[in-house]
Amino acid sequence: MAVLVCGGAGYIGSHCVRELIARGEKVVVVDNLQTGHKAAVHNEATLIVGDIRDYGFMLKVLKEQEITEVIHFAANSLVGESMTDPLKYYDNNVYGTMVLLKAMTDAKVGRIVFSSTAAVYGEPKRVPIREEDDTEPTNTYGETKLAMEKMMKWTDKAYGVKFAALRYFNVAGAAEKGVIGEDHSPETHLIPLVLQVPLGKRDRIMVYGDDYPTEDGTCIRDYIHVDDLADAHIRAVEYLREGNDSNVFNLGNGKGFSVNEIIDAAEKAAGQSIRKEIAPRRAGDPAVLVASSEKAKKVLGWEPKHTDIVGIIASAWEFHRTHRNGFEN
Ligand SMILES: NC(=O)c1ccc[n+]([C@@H]2O[C@H](COP(=O)([O-])OP(=O)(O)OC[C@H]3O[C@@H](n4cnc5c(N)ncnc54)[C@H](O)[C@@H]3O)[C@@H](O)[C@H]2O)c1
Ligand SMILES: O=c1ccn([C@@H]2O[C@H](COP(=O)(O)OP(=O)(O)O[C@H]3O[C@H](CO)[C@H](O)[C@H](O)[C@H]3O)[C@@H](O)[C@H]2O)c(=O)[nH]1
Repeated sequence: MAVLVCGGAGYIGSHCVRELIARGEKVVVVDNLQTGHKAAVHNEATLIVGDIRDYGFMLKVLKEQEITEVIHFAANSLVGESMTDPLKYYDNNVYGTMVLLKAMTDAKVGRIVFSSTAAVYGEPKRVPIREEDDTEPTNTYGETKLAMEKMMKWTDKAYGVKFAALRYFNVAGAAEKGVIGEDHSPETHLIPLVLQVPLGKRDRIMVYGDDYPTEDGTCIRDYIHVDDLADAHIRAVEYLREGNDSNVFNLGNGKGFSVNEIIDAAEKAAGQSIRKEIAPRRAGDPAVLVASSEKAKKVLGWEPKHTDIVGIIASAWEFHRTHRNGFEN
């Protein structure tokens, strides 16, 4: 009996794998290593290199490893790329999930927890955003995640595969002592890019727009620590094991920080000043995204432990400082 983590060599998946192992679970990871790293996978987990779009391979893994639940992180997730190469996103995110669900129904694996995103909401009509709010994605990435959620809904109705869709807001930070962390190439996320300045890898951070309708004119986001996210996944697995119905949960800290505030906090975390330059807006960026995670708190008993933004960035800094070239070190 084991939990299968698809995409467990990636940033969020590898943190979830560590947490599962810390709680005594047997863990199998399937990852094609397109963006993941072998070195990020805990040595007590079984890593099987392969693609979720390979039905025969997935069926074999599910049966032979006696999988009881799947946690599904495997996807493409670059918003900009999803607009220029949308079919790549339909292929990996939508078709990949379809193959995975088909293999799960055939192998009689009836529970799945998976990565959705705040990008399913598009431009919010109100903040904090609640799960029942309109879902009108403004990019292909969010659209494919919404399609995955809908596929789960109908698969549950027809075959009884129960799911928990976790809509994360902005994921940040790294495991304690920086043992693993975020290593994307190319990197597009604000916090690791900001930290490249004190690392000496870039001379300034570009601030995408200072004319938004926010107090300082820069975009506001809700940053959630990756270990709090890992905890939420395990709670979601337990929720499904208890026989509960499929459900959708937002996961965020409920507090927004502007791009300028993130740069200020990063200066404190790294103990150095960080040069910035105002650049044009990035297409498709909503001004403010902040989550209401009341449902996850009430239903899953989840409570984020990392609420201090300087602390969250300091944990990321510890990883980057000690892994200047990511997992290549
Ligand atoms: N990072 C964020 O801020 C964020 C926010 C919201 C949602 N998400 C979602 O969370 C999930 C994980 O994000 P991440 O930042 O850890 O990304 P990541 O790229 O670091 O991890 C994804 C992992 O999946 C693997 N993978 C991709 N396609 C695969 C396939 N077809 N078969 C097997 N393995 C495959 C990759 O090699 C990688 O290890 C994604 O689904 C993403 O859309 C991320
Ligand atoms: O060099 C940079 C990089 C980012 N930003 C700004 O910083 C904010 C955060 O940007 P990120 O790229 O770090 O994160 P996003 O909010 O665009 O997107 C993230 O969160 C989304 C949900 O909120 C999706 O899930 C998506 O996958 C995930 O990357 C945005 O206002 C962006 O314009 C900059 O100013 N300069």
